[in-house]
Amino acid sequence: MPNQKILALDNLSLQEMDPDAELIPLMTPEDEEEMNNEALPEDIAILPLRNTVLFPGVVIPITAGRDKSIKLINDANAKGKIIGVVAQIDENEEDPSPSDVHHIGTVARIMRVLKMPDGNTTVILQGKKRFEVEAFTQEEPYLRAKIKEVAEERPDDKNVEFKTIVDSIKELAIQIIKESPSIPTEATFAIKNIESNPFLINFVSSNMNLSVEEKQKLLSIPNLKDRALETLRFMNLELQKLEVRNDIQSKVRFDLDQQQREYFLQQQMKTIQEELGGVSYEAEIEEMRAKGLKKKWDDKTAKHFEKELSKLQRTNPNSPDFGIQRNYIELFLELPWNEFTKDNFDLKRAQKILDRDHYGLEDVKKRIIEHLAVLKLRNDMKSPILCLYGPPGVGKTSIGKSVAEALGREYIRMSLGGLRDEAEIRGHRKTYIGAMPGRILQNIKKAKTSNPVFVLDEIDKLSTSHNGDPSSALLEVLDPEQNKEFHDNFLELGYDLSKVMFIATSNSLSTIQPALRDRMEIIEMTGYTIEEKIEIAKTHLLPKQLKEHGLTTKDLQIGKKQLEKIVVGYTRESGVRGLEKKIAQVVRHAAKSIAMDETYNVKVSDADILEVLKSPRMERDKYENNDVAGVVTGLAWTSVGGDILFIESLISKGKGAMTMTGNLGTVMKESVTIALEYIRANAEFLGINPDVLNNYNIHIHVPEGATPKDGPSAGIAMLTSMVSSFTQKRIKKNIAMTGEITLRGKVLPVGGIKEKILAAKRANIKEIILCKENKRDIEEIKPDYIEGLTFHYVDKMSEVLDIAITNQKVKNAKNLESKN
Ligand SMILES: Nc1ncnc2c1ncn2[C@@H]1O[C@H](COP(=O)(O)OP(=O)(O)OP(=O)(O)O)[C@@H](O)[C@H]1O
Repeated sequence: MPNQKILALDNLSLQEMDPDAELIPLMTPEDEEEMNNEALPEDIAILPLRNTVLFPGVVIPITAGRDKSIKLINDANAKGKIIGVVAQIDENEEDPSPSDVHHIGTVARIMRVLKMPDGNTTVILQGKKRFEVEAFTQEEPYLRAKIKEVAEERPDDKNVEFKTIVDSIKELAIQIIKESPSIPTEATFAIKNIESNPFLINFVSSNMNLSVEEKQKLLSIPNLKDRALETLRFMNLELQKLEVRNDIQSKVRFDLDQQQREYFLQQQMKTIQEELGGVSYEAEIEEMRAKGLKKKWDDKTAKHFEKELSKLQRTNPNSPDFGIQRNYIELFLELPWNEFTKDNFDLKRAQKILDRDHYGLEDVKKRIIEHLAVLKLRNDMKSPILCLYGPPGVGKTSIGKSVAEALGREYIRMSLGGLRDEAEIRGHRKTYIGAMPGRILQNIKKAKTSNPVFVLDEIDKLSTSHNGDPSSALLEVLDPEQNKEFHDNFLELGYDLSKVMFIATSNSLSTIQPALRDRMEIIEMTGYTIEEKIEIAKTHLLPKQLKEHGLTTKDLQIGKKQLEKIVVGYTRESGVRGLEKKIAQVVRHAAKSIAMDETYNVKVSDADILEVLKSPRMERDKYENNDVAGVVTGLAWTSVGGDILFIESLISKGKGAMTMTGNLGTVMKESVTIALEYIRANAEFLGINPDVLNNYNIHIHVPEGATPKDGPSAGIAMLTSMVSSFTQKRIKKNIAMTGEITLRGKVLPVGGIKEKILAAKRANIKEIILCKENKRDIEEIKPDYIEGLTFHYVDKMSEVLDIAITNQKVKNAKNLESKN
């Protein structure tokens, strides 16, 4: 490459200088011709060069340090200034002998000799012609040799191939200068200004970044065209090396730049933020980062958090995005991640807690203890989700709470009643304004642990809307296969719900989405008998209410008799929620009296109850009597538990028409039709005068008219009612019935038996007619509940009538014998 030393020459302190000598860095064709015409001396002093090769026409500075070299230069400088220059084979050789130097070299003219301040001598040499040593004639005080000129085979200047090679050399040289950071761009001008082709080749060869060996090889090639080609080859290599080097460097530089750029921008933004709002969020963000480090995240979550935190750092605090992003980060920090409470699997203790909080419910407690036992053994929570199913107020929700206490877990309850939007469960995407996580994650956040007992209340009350189906989102929550990676739209990252113990509660099974129902193990909780309610009131509800009102048993006592009065006279429910409210009313009354220093009875009397709770409400569901034809007690099941209902029928003169009233549903109406058709078909066998069927209209009514009713279970009661009307015979006293009918005269089983039986007992019913297949249900009921009840299990409709219809006519029976 063009040697910088040439360009830096002006800076050298010139101590000794040949005033005639001119600095000719570039050689014109005329100079060249003149140089070619110069004759070479036959015998010449030889200067060995350690690490360079001198080419004809080229000017180079060399430093002479060795005594021999200095002497040679001084002698030559004084005489004809012409010397021979050869390259050393081994540059480390201090005193090279003839065999230590190359035998092809260049005759040179000493242009200047400069004494440098460090004691060395710098000599500016210009190459003239190439020579070959014929024989060394002297070794001391320096080398001398007999030489002969190496003839140069030159192609014609018009030779196209040679011209092309020379052009390429020029082009490449310019390119190399551009790519190389160490060559000043001015060198381009030097190259462009070279007119002589041989000089160009020599100039480039001399300045290229080649080893001495390679340069010597170039110098030794006799044919100029061959030398040009070889030079071009070296140049190509050099250019490629440079390009690769630059490429690598630019990549490295880019990375650095990027980092620096970000740092710079952040600093700038910090300053702008401080100037605008006066608040720097840096400290807050760093605090968040420190909190994040304490979280038990897996790698994926930790990386995600860091990414999102950096995003927050880059967001302008005055933009709405900042708030959203900060909420998002805070959610990550507030949510429990792999933070578990240790389970207490002492099942005896669990049983004690369940017994302490809930009276009765033996089967349910047993089932729950079994469930906990399985959890204890498997320890992976992959047992089915429990669904407690039963009427309101029977303790479904509160049992969940006791389970949490027994296990030593946090307890959370989420009501699903009326939930219609999938986003309530899964949350909204972060991009929505006011977006929040779904309620599942919000509750987990509240629980602060990853394994709470999570009660999903009223799972049967979920509904669908155009905003998606929340049940399908719940499916994912409850499915042990999927809930390891529960997807919340706001969180955007799977959250592990698999360690959460879910307990669902439901009032009805029919409205639970079937796929959801499949994933749960249903535990039925029936209503309570009057005795049980009294016991619950005494042992749980009253003490609880006293405590809540800041009273003790010294302040207020309610005896069993009074409790029964409250249960029977003021509540009509399967559970005890209404009862609890009534007791609360009585307790409140006492609390008020104490607070106002009024006198009151510590032992609540019947009169007190009447005063506080006013008159008992009308007892609708009490069996009345059998004085009237066509009034049958049926048993119904509603979502608030079992109930009795009266089926009434009445005949009046007409043409055999039938009317139905009482807000009956389709299935119920069909039951009436089936019953009537059955009666028509079997009139004689049933002892009914066929004329009566044609000459009387029949009207069926089921009070209360405002309450919609449906279902097939009133079938046998309808039949019995109509037969009683058509025969004017009394129905057996204190009997109730439930069962579906068919046209063939068969009785089919129905559901809700336990609830219905309890309702019947409350209503003072003594005998109950049921389908044979319902016997199983009766056997499952605790004997205490059914004490004093007689069950008649039937197969056929005729059996029902045999049991239920007496031979006695009712009071004021219509005379149906005579034909009208
Ligand atoms: N067997 C029982 N022993 C003691 N207390 C009971 C019992 N059953 C219910 N309770 C009490 O009755 C009240 C109502 O119970 P809870 O709220 O659990 O009813 P629920 O069955 O979940 O009703 P819903 O279906 O309306 O949610 C609670 O205070 C509960 O403690």
